[in-house]
Amino acid sequence: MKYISLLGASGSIGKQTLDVIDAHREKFRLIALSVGKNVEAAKQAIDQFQPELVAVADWQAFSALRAEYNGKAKIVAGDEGLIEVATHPKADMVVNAVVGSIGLVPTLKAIEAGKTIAIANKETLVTAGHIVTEAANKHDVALLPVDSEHSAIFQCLQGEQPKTIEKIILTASGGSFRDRTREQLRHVTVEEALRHPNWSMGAKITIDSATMMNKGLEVIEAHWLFQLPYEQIDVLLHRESIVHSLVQFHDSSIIAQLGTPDMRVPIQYALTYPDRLEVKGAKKLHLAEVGKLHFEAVDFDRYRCLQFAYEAGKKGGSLPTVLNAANEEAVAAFLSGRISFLMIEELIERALAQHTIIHQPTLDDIRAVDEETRRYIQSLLT
Ligand SMILES: NC(=O)C1=CN([C@@H]2O[C@H](COP(=O)(O)OP(=O)(O)OC[C@H]3O[C@@H](n4cnc5c(N)ncnc54)[C@H](OP(=O)(O)O)[C@@H]3O)[C@@H](O)[C@H]2O)C=CC1
Ligand SMILES: CC(=O)[C@@H](O)[C@H](O)COP(=O)(O)O
Ligand SMILES: [Mn+2]
Repeated sequence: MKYISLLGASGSIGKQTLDVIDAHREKFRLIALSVGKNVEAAKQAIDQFQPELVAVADWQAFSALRAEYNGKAKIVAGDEGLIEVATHPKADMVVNAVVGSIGLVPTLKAIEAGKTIAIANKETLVTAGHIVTEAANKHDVALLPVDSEHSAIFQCLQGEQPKTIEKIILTASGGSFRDRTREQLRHVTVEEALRHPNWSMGAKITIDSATMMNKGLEVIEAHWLFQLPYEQIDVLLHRESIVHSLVQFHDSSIIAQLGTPDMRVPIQYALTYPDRLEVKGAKKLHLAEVGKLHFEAVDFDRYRCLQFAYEAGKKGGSLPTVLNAANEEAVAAFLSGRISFLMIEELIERALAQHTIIHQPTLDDIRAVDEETRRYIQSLLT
């Protein structure tokens, strides 16, 4: 039996992780979970899985849950609560499915406690990839990818020697506005941006897909997970999201992982690795029915956020922290109707330009840069 702590149980990845756990109760036991402020989701998960520990980040939501559910589980609050879930003594594995760099410290604490990490929370790797991977090496802890592209690459690399990799190729759907010109992006709405063509996901990542920052974050995530230089990481437009990513080897062979878009597949692979189990209800891919798959080179002028991410990744140091924090603030401002879609990339560009890079930043440096960048973006909004 594998004991699991789940950070972000009320989100898109969190709920699908609960589905995976529920479908294989003989293999998994949910021992602890966290939510941000979604009390209803917490109550449902407590009733369904009887976890020992539940963390609620928001204090008002914490009080509401405790008033009703005290005694059914130990209920804790705030950032400390998130860490308590990440380090639950009985947990073998921590699934990190929170959104944003809030996931960084709990991930580090879980690594220090020797937990295997299944990581969906890409912002943690973008903002402090060197610290997270160094800690994982030091504590001999596996970082198992959940993000679909990274899971695909991880699957393609099973049994392969890292030195034989020519490059990895991340596929990108192009997001909600892939068929619009830059001119047409001027007046797009939040509602339109939230309509991803292939995936149903949380709001932040759906906007990131539309700006292509999602792929930029994924390039940096891949750099850390697979320890490859940026020159060996490519992005390829693929509108169907069926080829989840590819690896090209020195002998010119390419290995790809394919499947219908269903996040339960990579989530479950991280939970069962190196085994594979049936994903109950998953739609099987029939290529004869699909008929054609499309691939196209990325236009970096059209998708400027992807360019910013490559530049920030290559320059390194504290610049990816700036990229991530500026993006989180800008996307939140867009989602709340404060700025237009194209302002997202403008704000990020300004934040990157004004920053003096700190090389090999410590955790304290990262915290400080993250906070400064958020303040800087807010100052541009007032
Ligand atoms: N959705 C997807 O298909 C994919 C997502 N990812 C990555 O996985 C991560 C999660 O994405 P997704 O599930 O879509 O996001 P959602 O927005 O659906 O869920 C986010 C989760 O994080 C919690 N949360 C938000 N803010 C805080 C906070 N301050 N403190 C503690 N918890 C908080 C939310 O709680 P609450 O709702 O209760 O407030 C919720 O449980 C992201 O990093 C994303 O990039 C990667 C690949 C695919
Ligand atoms: C499901 C998943 O992993 C997302 O990150 C998805 O890849 C988003 O798709 P695009 O960023 O390619 O639009
Ligand atoms: Mn992805």
